[in-house]
Amino acid sequence: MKQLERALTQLGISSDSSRIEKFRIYMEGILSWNKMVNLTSITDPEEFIEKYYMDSLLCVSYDEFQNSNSIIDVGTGGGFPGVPLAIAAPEKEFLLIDSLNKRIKIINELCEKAEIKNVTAIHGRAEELAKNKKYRQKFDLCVSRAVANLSVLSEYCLPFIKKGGWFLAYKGPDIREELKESRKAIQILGGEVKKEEQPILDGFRLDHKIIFIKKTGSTPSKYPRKAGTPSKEPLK
Ligand SMILES: C[S@@+](CC[C@H](N)C(=O)[O-])C[C@H]1O[C@@H](n2cnc3c(N)ncnc32)[C@H](O)[C@@H]1O
Repeated sequence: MKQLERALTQLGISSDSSRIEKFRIYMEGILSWNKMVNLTSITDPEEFIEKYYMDSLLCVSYDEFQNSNSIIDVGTGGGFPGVPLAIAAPEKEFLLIDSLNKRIKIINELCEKAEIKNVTAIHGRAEELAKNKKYRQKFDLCVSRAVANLSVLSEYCLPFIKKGGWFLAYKGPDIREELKESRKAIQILGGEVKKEEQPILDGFRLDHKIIFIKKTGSTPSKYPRKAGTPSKEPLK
């Protein structure tokens, strides 16, 4: 956990013992569940901290994150990037969604065990939850990592975000082609790509870029299309 403490310091997050304990309990829980349910191919704690915790935390020092109170993580899997972000920012509220209920149950169980009180995890497909008034255009910020290509992902994520809010997409290092192919979709859905950042943390090999997309307009009510359609027929 020393490695985690050093990285938190670099990110300007205090590494008090109760915060470190939450990170530890959650990681041990995921690694233990992983023996029964496939959540990650990583079994080494050091590698886990780098690939799951540090990578998830890459956006914490940006104003777009700092200035947001309500945050949704779409396709959270085992809780990434949502859970590490929630441990880092206990004053913000996080909703984590995933289409696999087993993963949601594990997140809720582990958040209770680690006393992570600002996370609610719910089961559902983004295409369906984004039609629900309770969630549609209600969030200051949406984050998503390793879920779909940017065009499909924008249809999943942009409908959840309030006008003036942000979508931070965690993407691999070479995003040029994907960005080009998704420009039209992002525009149709009420978004605008503002910048790409590749945050660096000393001592870690992190290769994710973050694409910052601002929600500048409203998402037309016909989006997202019905479950399965965005991935079968991505907007072009
Ligand atoms: C490769 S995993 C990535 C999980 C996590 N974000 C991470 O970075 O470790 C993709 C996750 O997205 C979820 N997912 C895929 N399509 C979805 C959809 N339309 N709505 C909600 N969740 C979805 C899957 O169930 C899976 O858990």
